[in-house]
Amino acid sequence: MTIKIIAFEVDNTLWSGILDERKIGKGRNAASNVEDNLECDRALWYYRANGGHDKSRPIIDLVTYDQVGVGKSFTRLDSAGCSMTTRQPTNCRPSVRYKRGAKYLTMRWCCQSKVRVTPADLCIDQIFFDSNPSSKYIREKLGIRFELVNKQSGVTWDVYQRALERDSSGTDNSRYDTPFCTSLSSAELDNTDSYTPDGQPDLGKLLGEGKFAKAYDAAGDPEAVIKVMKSWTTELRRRFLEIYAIIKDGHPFKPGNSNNDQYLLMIALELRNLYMVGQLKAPKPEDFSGWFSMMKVGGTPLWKTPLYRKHPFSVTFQRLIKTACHLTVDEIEDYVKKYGVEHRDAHLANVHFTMQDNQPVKAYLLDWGIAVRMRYDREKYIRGDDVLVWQKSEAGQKYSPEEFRRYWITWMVTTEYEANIRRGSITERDGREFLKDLDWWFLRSI
Ligand SMILES: Nc1ncnc2c1ncn2[C@@H]1O[C@H](COP(=O)(O)OP(=O)(O)OP(=O)(O)O)[C@@H](O)[C@H]1O
Repeated sequence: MTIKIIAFEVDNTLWSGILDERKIGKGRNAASNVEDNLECDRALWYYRANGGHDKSRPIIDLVTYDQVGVGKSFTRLDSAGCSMTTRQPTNCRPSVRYKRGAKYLTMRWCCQSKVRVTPADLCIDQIFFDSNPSSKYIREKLGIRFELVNKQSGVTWDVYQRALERDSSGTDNSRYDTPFCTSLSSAELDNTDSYTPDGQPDLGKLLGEGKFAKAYDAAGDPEAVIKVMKSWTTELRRRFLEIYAIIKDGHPFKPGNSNNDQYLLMIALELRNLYMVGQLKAPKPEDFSGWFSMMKVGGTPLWKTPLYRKHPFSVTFQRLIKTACHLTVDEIEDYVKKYGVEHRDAHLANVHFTMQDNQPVKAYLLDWGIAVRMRYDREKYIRGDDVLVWQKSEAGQKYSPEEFRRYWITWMVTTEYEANIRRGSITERDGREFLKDLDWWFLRSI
């Protein structure tokens, strides 16, 4: 969709501060009547900008079709069509043609007055720049894309270009790249504290980072964690949406050797899985633009608890790990039964625990990037045919509950002891010898 109208609030957005009708009449060029200085779009003639070739020109001169509302109206610049008239100074009402008998939306637009417009009369393909967060609801009411501008910096060339570039691919990107105004529920939209002026989520403390993403606390929401992909670009979106649509519908997607497809499938799986288990907060996967927020999982990582520091062959360490593994399998099973998703990366760094008397009593699974569809038919756990990236998918495998538990306990204990071998806490030989017989680990009782 090509953007046809670019609309700006002026106060604190195009210029700093608020145009004060009672003061603008002062100064060398002021007319004796204050009102004369304010006629229509005069302020925009006084306000000059570099119009190319180092020539300063009135900013309004740079606009092809302008529609300027003063004081109690709104300002629209750079209009390339719609029902706008050219160079016709207006106040609020004539600025949008409206029909008798149509249902009107009444809204406060930029300034104090109520302006009545109909969605039909406004072209949907518009961007509106404003530093006032409360204007964000125009997105909901009119489908107009809203770009919240930082009051301190105003609309810089960068902010302007970035907003327009997001739409230059010819697709309806306007729905996707502005998480602030497009992807969130009304309640989230109201919580403007969580988002920075340019529409990105407001990040809190860095929790950790992997090869592809960084995880942060959400500054405005103690119950959310935000993951920001390190190498996301807008150009990837079209392909991402294709891949997401496939796996969302329950079909496997095979990424082959394409690095891009592998990367996108990894993201798509994480979003789909989080969505399935009800932990995705924003955006809707279809609106993904390089970040997402998810529910913050409670509990403590096991490595932060005192007993974890014991030697890997000590009884206290093994009891701790065994309890943790069984609690984790409980969770994996629970998610399969409730949501039809099997977490397939449940090593102990991806699980938090509630602790009691130094022992874990409840597990919480993190990191749903490696997880596949699975169902339980009351006899067997049956793995779906999702394709995993960089890992065997083992599609169609069936397990009785006992086999399933053994499968996971074996995987977890092996992963944990291999990590201890890598860390040098135990020797390779001792570790391998130890992993030959895991019978004690399968029995839940200590
Ligand atoms: N939903 C969550 N709730 C609480 N903490 C989380 C959540 N997601 C991630 N974290 C924390 O952020 C850290 C980094 O998470 P993330 O999943 O991005 O990285 P990773 O697992 O280290 O790397 P990779 O993405 O390569 O698996 C985790 O170790 C965990 O402590």
